[in-house]
Amino acid sequence: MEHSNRESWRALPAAQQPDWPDRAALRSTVSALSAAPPLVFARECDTLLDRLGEVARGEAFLLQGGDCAETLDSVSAESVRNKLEVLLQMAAVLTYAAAVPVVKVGRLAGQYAKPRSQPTETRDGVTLPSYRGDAVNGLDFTTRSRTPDPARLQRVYHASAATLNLLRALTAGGHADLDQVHEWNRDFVALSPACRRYERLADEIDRALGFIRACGMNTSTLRTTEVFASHEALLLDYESALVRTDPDTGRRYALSGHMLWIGERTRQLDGAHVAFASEVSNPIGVKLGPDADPDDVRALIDLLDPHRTPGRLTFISRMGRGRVRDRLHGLVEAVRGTGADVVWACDPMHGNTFTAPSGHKTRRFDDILDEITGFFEVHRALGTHPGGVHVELTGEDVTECVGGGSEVCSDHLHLRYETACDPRLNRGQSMDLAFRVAEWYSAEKRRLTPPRPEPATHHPEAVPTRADYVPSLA
Ligand SMILES: O=C[C@H](O)[C@H](O)COP(=O)(O)O
Ligand SMILES: C=C(OP(=O)(O)O)C(=O)O
Ligand SMILES: [Mn+2]
Repeated sequence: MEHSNRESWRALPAAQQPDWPDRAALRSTVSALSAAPPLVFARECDTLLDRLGEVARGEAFLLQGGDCAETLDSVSAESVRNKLEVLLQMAAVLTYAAAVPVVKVGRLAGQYAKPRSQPTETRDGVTLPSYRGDAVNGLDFTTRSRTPDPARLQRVYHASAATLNLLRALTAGGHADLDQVHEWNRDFVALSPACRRYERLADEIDRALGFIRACGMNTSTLRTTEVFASHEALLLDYESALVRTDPDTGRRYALSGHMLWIGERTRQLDGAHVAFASEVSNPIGVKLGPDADPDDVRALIDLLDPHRTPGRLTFISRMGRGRVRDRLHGLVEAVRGTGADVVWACDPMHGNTFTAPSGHKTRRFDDILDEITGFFEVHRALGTHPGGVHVELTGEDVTECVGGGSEVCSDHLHLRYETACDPRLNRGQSMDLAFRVAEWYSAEKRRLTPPRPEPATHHPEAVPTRADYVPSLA
């Protein structure tokens, strides 16, 4: 990207920024972060850009997932490992089903800031600022906890560094070994109430791995993998403090994560978030809700991907199951007309949230699946690539979304409702989702494969007789 208007975003309105009471403390935190080492490396962002270019061209599939809101207290070896494992398990199933590489991008190591529908929350007549993520304030409903505190930005930086460090160690150190990941998948299938349904696919993967080994192929490349980090670029003070110029190329990168996205509430064309993203070279995502129109997407492409770099832009559609079939079609058509090679991803979570009678924010597994199905149908009708999925999930057995193979119902929500913001798929529901998407691919393959001609069978009456080739005398 060209950055002639470096930092032009500072003059533009920025939605959803916290009201930091202590501006001097904010300035000192920002200046400390500006001097700190970056969290990721520019070349890694370029690698992800290449991978997303493959997704945009239909040669790979994107799996982006993780918490709605990471919390500082939940950064433990176990929780990071569990999240990584569920992403790897889903990716193994999806790689086999889609028969293309799966690009794995976590919503992690930086997903600490939340846009909110309401600036304040009232409980029992007491009104306090809404929780905006651990980067800003605390979830506890007290004045002290809900007051935005800039010192949290530094804690987020260190927590993200620790998460990335572990992620890199696990992915490079053998924890991503495909045979092992497949064993975890076999365990999931064995224990799943939908065991019979998923067994056939798991057996097919078994045979494929057996074939690779039998051919004596070197499976060492299957022991390590790439997992990238992404988060919503919401807090521009934090993000801009971690922008660095790459000494080799002179290009600027937001080095708080590999990929950043702009949320549905901050994608104003004349707003600071879009301008900020236009000034850095990372792969950029933009959420598109049901009100996005073709002019919006064309303008976003001109602002964020003026050079039409494949994979630079990922449009993350989050329409809701009832509207995806109707709203997405026109947007995909509009993008096609621009010549941009964007990634289309489906976020089936944010358009399907509702409040259960118990007061918990939740989502139904079947609605999530239906939105993904609608997303695939739209792309099938247009002949475009349904590039991937973007989901809120966790590796823990929480009870936040209802449905799925183990049938979490609304009466169970209180049992392990642990999210700080939106309801996540638990480990089993995430795997259910991967297997169900895989089933969609299998059905699609059957649909597209013309039936083979029946093998010739021997019918005595069909055997030509002399009369068939001796011209009739008649
Ligand atoms: O991802 C998060 C939520 O969807 C977003 O913060 C809005 O949530 P709210 O409507 O509870 O504020
Ligand atoms: C806030 C989020 O999504 P959206 O911007 O699509 O509402 C999110 O991804 O957590
Ligand atoms: Mn969310």
